[in-house]
Order: sequence, then structure tokens, then C-alpha cells
Amino acid sequence: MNVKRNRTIEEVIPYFNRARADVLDVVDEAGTFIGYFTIGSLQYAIQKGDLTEKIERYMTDVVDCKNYLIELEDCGFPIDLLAENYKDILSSNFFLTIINSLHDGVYITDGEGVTLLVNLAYERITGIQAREVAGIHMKELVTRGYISHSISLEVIKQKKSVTRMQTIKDDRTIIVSGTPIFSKQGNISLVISSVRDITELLKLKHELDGLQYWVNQEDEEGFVNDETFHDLELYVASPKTKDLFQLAERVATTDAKVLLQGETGVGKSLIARFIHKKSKRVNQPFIEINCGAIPANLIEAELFGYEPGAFTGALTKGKKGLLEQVNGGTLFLDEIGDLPLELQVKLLKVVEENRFMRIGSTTVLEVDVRIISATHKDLKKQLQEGNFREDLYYRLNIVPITVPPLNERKQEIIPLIQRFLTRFNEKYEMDKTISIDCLECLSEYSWPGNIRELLNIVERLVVTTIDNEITLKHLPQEYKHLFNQETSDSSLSLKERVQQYELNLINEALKKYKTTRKAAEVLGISQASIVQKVKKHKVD
Ligand SMILES: Nc1ncnc2c1ncn2[C@@H]1O[C@H](COP(=O)(O)OP(=O)(O)OP(=O)(O)O)[C@@H](O)[C@H]1O
Repeated sequence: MNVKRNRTIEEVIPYFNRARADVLDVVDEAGTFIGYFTIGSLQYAIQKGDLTEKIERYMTDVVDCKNYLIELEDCGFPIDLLAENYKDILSSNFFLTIINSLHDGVYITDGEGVTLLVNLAYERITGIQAREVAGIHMKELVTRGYISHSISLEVIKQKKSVTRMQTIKDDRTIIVSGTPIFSKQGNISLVISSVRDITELLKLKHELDGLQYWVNQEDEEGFVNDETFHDLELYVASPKTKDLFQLAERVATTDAKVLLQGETGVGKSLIARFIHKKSKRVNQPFIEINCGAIPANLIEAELFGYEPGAFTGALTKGKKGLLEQVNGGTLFLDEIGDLPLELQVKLLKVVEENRFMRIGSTTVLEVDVRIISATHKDLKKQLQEGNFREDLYYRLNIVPITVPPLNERKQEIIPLIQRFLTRFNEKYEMDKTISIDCLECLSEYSWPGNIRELLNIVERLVVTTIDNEITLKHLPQEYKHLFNQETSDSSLSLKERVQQYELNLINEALKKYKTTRKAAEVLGISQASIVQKVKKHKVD
């Protein structure tokens, strides 16, 4: 079976389950074979807790089908002694002390599938007590409903290691890896299964994926599937943004003038284009003019056009203004707050009556133009300061749409990074990934340049990072200063860092929602679980 190199460990576990395979062929984007991912590699990755790692990290170019079978004899262990006296060994204090000190659950059966031993961690993880299962055949345990499926029986049947992901009580997810131990005669003497609870790890991963999940749901509802979104390369990454675009869509069917307000780079121009695309004017021109970037006298000439010889430097033939060019379509006046007062008066006439005169002409021209304007300035304040005309403000502001800055819709940051990463990977034919701590760091950043800045940094990182994975060390300094040093400490294990991240999420939620009840609701975990995690951290 083929799997792509950028699949995660977690994603490929079901392949082993489904295909009952020991080895998966790893292929690159073009489908070319590049190596193997074996069940041995899988077990190793699980032991390391690297479920979110890409499989290519654990890929090998040789497959030794035996390498994952524990060859006790090779380790100098007296296997015959084990075969004959294993019950004594398993019940010795020494062995029990070792096995009970493990954090992972251990389940041991004999070669027939009769339960010999389970350790304390197994009892803790599954809730099944040793005394309930000891001496009982696995088949019987399945019949009695203790477990839904026996890995040990599968190991005995297949005579090889088996790894499965399973869901047990309280919706907990566990990974069970069963390994056969062979006698010299080639019979299975024991099956040793290890059980690891990965519920917390997965929960965190899914939280980290954040509203990517939400975006996918949107796909199902058909909202994001809308071609307009693809055409404009725009992503709807939160309910807030969805509301915004739904409002824009409703407004688009009318000719109402729209005033878009919001910081630079939040997507005002994009929304203006979206409205045009969704309106009946879609096949007519959409013209954008940046009132802040063009000198006042030029804006006038640009907008209204002029007659031959209207002013020094004018074209001898005269010139059609944007208002004439855009007739039937949409005129987007960006940075309207920068429009000089004298031009505001002239614009008012167009806005009110759809009529204007070219510079140097006395003929009144009539046009059919929909006007959308935008500004990053506080226009109300501009009114009070006398820099913006009140009559024009109210004419332009029939439907106000305020686009919030990115740091007020933080849940969009990670989904947007992921979308932009895919976009630039495709554009530059690369396959970069981004590390969890790097994502966390970026989600803590304040983004003064909003989505434009985010887009630019992702493109820069894709182009400039040599490694396959973009990590903290690749981020420019300004993106790191807010980052919690504790979390960035690379000496911490993945598990510790994930715990730290979990705690950060909880603290953030507590700060925002004040009560553990509300924070628990938002994070989708129980209130008791929040209290316990915070308490545990304090004790640690
Ligand atoms: N929801 C989104 N999905 C994808 N890209 C987006 C989204 N919102 C904004 N962008 C991108 O971010 C960049 C900045 O957006 P845009 O130019 O619309 O911002 P703006 O608010 O008009 O900025 P300014 O006030 O500086 O003109 C653009 O490249 C735009 O395509």
C-alpha cells in the first residue's frame, strides 16, 4: 500500500489496521517510491510520542521483516527457561515491580491467548482490573464485553506484531501494540501488548488544528466551495468571518453604498471585490482607486477625466475619467479618509446624483456606478476634527462593514497559516511543514499588518527555509518576542511542550472567559478536567 511522505504517524495507523500490512511504501508528491514505513518504525514513533510527526522522518530504505520481533535469545535471555518457567518469572516481585512502574499499560497472554498479567497502568487506562481478567482467555473477554477486539489473538493468528488504535470507555483513544515472543521451536510463548493512552495528545493536536476543522465543515455546507472564494483566493476561517461575508453577500444583491472600515491588511479590498463578484454588475468593470496614494489634483483628473487643454500637462485629446470607464460597474474608493476636502464636495454630487462634469467641461455626464469605499482611519473622529464632510460620510455609509483586526480573531491565525502554506507550497513546488511550537508562537503574535503580514511571512518562510520543517529558529526575531520562553525551550520533550501548550490554552481561556465553566465549554473539555490540569501544574 502506498502512502504520501507528508502523512503523519497518527494518520497512517489505520492503514496498518485496514491493510493488515507490516510495511507501507512511502511515495513522494509525484507518486515515486522513496522508502518504507514499517510496523517497527510505527512502534518506535509511538514510543517516542511522535504521533504528529511526518512518516518520512521514520522512513527506512530496507525492510527487515524480523527486525521488530523481539529475539530474546539474541539478547542473551534464556528463552527455554522462559518457555518453561515464565509463570514463576512473571509472578516474581522483581518483575512485578518493574512492570508496575511503567507509565504505559502492559497486557501479557500466553501463546494460546490466556491472560497472564496486566500492570497497574493498564488498570488505570482501561478501568479493567487484573483480578477480573487473570487466567481468562481473550475470546471469553470479548464475549463478556470487556474488550471489543483482542490484539493478542490477532498477534497469535498472524504470528507477527500488530498495532491498532482503539476507542475505549469515556471516549478515550488508545494505541495497542502487541508483539509475539517465540520459543526456539518457533511457537509463540507469550504475547506482550503495550497500551498507550493518546487521548490528551490527540485532543491538543485537534485544538491546535483549531478552526481548520471549522473550515472543513464550511466546505461541507458549500460556503467555501463557492467559486468566488477560489477565484479571490479567500478563506473563511471562523464564524465571525463567515458572518462578515454573508453580510457582504446580502449587500451585494443591492446597490447600497458600503463603507468598509478596519485596520490595514484586514481584507477590505478583498471584501469589496467579493461584493462586486456577487453583484449583478459582475460582468462590468471593477475599478479601485487609492485616494491616499495619488496627489489630490491627479485624483480629480483620474476620477472625473478632463477636456483637451483643461490644464497644463493634460493630454491634447482629453481623457475619460474612471467614473466613465467604470460605468455599469463598481468603483472602489480605498483610503477614502485621505480624500482632500475640496474633492469630497465634488464626490458628493456623484454619490448623490450619479452625475458629474469632466474638468474643463460644462456638460453634465450621467453614470450608473456602485460605490464601495474603505478606510483604516476612524472617520467619525475625522468628522469631529473637520477633516471629513458629514454629508458625504452619511451618503457613503449606508451599509457599514467593520472588519476586525487579526488579533481579535486569533482562532483564524492557524487555519490561515495552513491555507497559505499549502498555497505557497503549490506555487513554489515545495512541501514545507511548520512545527507546532512555531504555530503557537505565530498565534501569539500581534499582527499589526494583519492578514497581509501573515501572507507575506508565510511566503517568505516557504521560500527562504532550507529545512523541510519551518521551526522557531526560522522565525524573524520580532515574531518571537511575545512567545513564552518555557514553551520554546527545545530541551523539553514533545510531551512536556504539548503540556505547556495545553496549559497556555487553558490560561488564555480562563483569562478571556473568567470562569472555569465557560473556559471548559469553549475548549470542549470538562470543568473538572480544567481544574485538575491547573492544579497539577501548580503542584509540579
Ligand atoms: N480571508 C482572507 N483569505 C485570504 N486572503 C486574505 C483574506 N483577507 C485578506 N487576505 C489577503 O490579505 C491581503 C490584504 O488584504 P486587503 O488588501 O484586502 O486588505 P485591506 O484591508 O484592503 O488593506 P489596506 O487597508 O492596507 O488597503 C491581500 O493579499 C488579501 O488577498
